[in-house]
Amino acid sequence: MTTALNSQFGIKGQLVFNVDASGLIVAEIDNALGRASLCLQGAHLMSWQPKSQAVPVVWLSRDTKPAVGKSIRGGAPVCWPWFGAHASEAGFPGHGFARTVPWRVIESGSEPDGATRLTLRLVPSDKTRAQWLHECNVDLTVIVGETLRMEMTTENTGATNFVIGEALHTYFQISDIGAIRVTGLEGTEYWDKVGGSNLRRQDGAITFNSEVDRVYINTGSECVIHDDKLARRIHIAKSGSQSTVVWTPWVEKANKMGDMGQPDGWREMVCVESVNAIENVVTVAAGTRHTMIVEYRAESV
Ligand SMILES: O=P(O)(O)OC[C@H]1O[C@@H](O)[C@H](O)[C@@H](O)[C@@H]1O
Repeated sequence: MTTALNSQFGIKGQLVFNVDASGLIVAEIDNALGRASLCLQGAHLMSWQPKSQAVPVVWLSRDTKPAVGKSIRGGAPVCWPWFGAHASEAGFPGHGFARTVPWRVIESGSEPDGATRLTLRLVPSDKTRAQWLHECNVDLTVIVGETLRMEMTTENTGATNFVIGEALHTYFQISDIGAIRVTGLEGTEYWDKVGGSNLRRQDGAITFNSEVDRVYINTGSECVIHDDKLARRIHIAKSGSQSTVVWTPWVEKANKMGDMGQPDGWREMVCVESVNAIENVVTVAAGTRHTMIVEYRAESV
């Protein structure tokens, strides 16, 4: 199953494709700068740890059970072509279908600094066409090194414009949700999804002592997760993304979800998602492309 993939796209000493216990294909990247794994289903980055860090930067739930057609809990789910609930079709999956369908490898290579590059393309099927009629290519390039860079491009190959919502819904590994703070969104507006949907303004850094589920709008600048207990800061830089979602389920919701890692895995993660949603959805005109880029960097302090 992986022989052809490995001979065409494998890179000796850097990139190998394996089949996991659930039958899904996972790209394992390990180079002089960092380590990562990426499931071909959903183009789902599952882990990333730069060699300079003793603790992973991307969080993966210890209770997630990868399965065909099911989203993985943790890592960096790709939400596309809508974010959250579909605007009109209640039966369509939350956060779109991209994270649960097959993607195929179209390119791999080494960067001059020793980082490893891998590009996947979403595979259209009857299932995707039933939810999305537009002709397009959706590509995700992941560059794994001392930093992690992800580039998601939507190319409209059809004759009519379309509108997308999207996210790189990354879960970051932290010491404890009660001990961190997130900066970079001070003074911006957000739709607060907890207790109704209200527009509020962020006052100072974000700290956490209950469920937080917010869509910060018109926010393109860098965010930083300050984690004094792990003595590190995680920098989240981006382009082509105008919304930022900050999410922690907190105890009650985490227990209901059932896949957050018992007993308290939810305390060791926070999502700072690079998004285009609500008023920041993107029109991709016929014959054009739109790219969202994120770059993560861990700084020891
Ligand atoms: O359980 P899912 O579909 O992966 O979503 C997880 C969370 O994703 C966040 O982006 C949403 O803002 C939350 O409302 C949601 O609960």
